[in-house]
Amino acid sequence: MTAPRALTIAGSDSGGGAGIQADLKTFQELGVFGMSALTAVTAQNTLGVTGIYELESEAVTRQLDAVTEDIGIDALKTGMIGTVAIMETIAEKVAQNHLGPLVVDPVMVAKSGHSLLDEAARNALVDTLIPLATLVTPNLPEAEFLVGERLDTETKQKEAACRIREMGAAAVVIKGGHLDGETATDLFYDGETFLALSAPRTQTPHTHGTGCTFSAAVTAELAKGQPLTDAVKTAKTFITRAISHPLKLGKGHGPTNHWGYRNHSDEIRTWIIPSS
Ligand SMILES: Nc1ncnc2c1ncn2[C@@H]1O[C@H](COP(=O)(O)OP(=O)(O)O)[C@@H](O)[C@H]1O
Ligand SMILES: Cc1ncc(COP(=O)(O)O)c(N)n1
Repeated sequence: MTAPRALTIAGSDSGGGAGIQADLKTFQELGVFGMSALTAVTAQNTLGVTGIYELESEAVTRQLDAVTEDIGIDALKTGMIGTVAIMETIAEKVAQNHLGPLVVDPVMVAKSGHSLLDEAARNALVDTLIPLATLVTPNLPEAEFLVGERLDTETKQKEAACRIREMGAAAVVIKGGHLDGETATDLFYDGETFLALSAPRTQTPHTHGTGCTFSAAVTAELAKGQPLTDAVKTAKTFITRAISHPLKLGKGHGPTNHWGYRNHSDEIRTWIIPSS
């Protein structure tokens, strides 16, 4: 028996809701063998981040070499990458070993408001990882940072999706979790089709790790060989069910429920948005 293999390159969240922990739980739920390369250790819970300990880039190199040389990778994702040195190391290894498909989640700030990478690393994303990405998955504030302007209309979001593709990513999803309203709608663009992915918005504080879980679910589906649009739709269904049936753990922004996908049947809606 064999299994699709997925790798997450991200930070550890001691609280188990985001980062490497969220990614590995998602891989497991979607039937994919999960591997990890740690970039940083965070002391974190549902209330906030109390410590960040970056690894040496050499430690990341060794983890990537260990996994690549022996087990092999069918798809991979990046999450929190706190320093330019680690970002450059990952970009070099991905390019050198032709690793992919690659999902880049440009993690910048935790739900609790704590910054997870320095200013130089935020800027380096555009030169290092985004050009290698099969899919880049910014939330709205991250997309605004990448294009340098407010994205308060659908037209501006569509223009931003085009500009992020021009940075070298094959496709982009701008996630709408940070907006208000009845629905949580994400905008996908692959250079040909604008697709809206929409689900009822759950009124809950328990959204810690939603972005990590979404990008991990896309990665798992890509590892199985699913086409990108199918992978994104499954990921949206996965995160919708994980949010709408929360575990209610901790006193702050609690984690999502990774068992939600198999135990519930919430469906999402998708439609193609005209290009002009
Ligand atoms: N309250 C919510 N109800 C339903 N879906 C949500 C909610 N909050 C976020 N989502 C969805 O979760 C996914 C992650 O989005 P988001 O929270 O914006 O990412 P991030 O964790 O990177 O900030 C997206 O598909 C988004 O639409
Ligand atoms: C190690 C790590 N990686 C990523 C996130 C972002 O997740 P969120 O924005 O939901 O707090 C986080 N809080 N911690």
